[in-house]
Amino acid sequence: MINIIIAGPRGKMGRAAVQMVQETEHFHLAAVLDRKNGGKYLNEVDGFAGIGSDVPVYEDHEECFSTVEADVLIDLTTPEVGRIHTLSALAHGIRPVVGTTGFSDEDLGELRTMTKDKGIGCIIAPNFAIGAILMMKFAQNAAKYFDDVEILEMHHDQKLDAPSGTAIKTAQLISEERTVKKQGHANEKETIPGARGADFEGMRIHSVRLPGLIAHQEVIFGGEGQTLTIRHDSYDRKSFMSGVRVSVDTVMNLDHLVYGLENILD
Ligand SMILES: NC(=O)c1ccc[n+]([C@@H]2O[C@H](COP(=O)([O-])OP(=O)(O)OC[C@H]3O[C@@H](n4cnc5c(N)ncnc54)[C@H](O)[C@@H]3O)[C@@H](O)[C@H]2O)c1
Ligand SMILES: O=C(O)C1=N[C@H](C(=O)O)CCC1
Repeated sequence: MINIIIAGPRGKMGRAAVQMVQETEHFHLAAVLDRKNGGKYLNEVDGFAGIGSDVPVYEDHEECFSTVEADVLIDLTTPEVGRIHTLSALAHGIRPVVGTTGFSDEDLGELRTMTKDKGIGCIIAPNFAIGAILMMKFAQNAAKYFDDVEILEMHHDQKLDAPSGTAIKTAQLISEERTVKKQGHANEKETIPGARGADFEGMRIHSVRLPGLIAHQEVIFGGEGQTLTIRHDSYDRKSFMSGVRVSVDTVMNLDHLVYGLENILD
């Protein structure tokens, strides 16, 4: 049995994760970490009637991590909060599985160092959907044959970070195969700032935010007389849950930080 704390249980991902943990035979939801409702049980929180009558709600992460006997923290919050939760969980010997996006390179470096010092596992996954992992891997492979590429990521309009964690991870994987190149016309000029999107080593990342969307990305390669588009769509947050489940199982046997599910899937 793996004892789990979920941070951000009332969020869109947190609710799906609570359901996944409750439905997984060898997972036990030991507690949740919320911004409010401390001192209650989960079944007393709006939207959770009938589930989690034995699951305490904490507001303070230090109190939660020092009181609850937990193996794994699943964090689905915000970049600032997720970073603090992850550091604190590691300090308490609890293995983090982090879906929260928006961490800087410095944040990742700090977490990598902390994980190494503690000698326990930590997984940070910008995207838990298997289709998204394949999209990134296919894009990395295609980058061997195309020098020019732009990334178009499209998300719901409640998203805090841009570009998405997935788009950044995709660009990082592509950059392992692609030499740095400034794309477009040498003299191109933005008449409205931002028109050409974010610049990652010369490849452009465009972020769309619209109600109705969940999580979508196109990686568009261009060559002489042709384009290649690799696209993934998440239409339901259930798409992420098998990746969260695999991550919880895997993190139990790790002693270092893994950034990206492509590193743990065969
Ligand atoms: N890795 C993936 O596959 C994946 C998939 C979807 C979303 N995400 C990321 O997961 C995160 C959450 O996404 P969401 O759509 O569920 O957002 P959301 O806004 O619906 O939920 C975030 C939750 O965090 C809670 N929260 C904020 N501060 C807190 C604190 N101090 N303590 C406890 N809880 C706190 C909020 O109350 C909210 O319920 C985002 O960073 C998003 O980018 C990752
Ligand atoms: O809903 C979100 O927010 C998502 N964020 C991830 C990202 O930033 O890449 C991916 C899945 C959905």
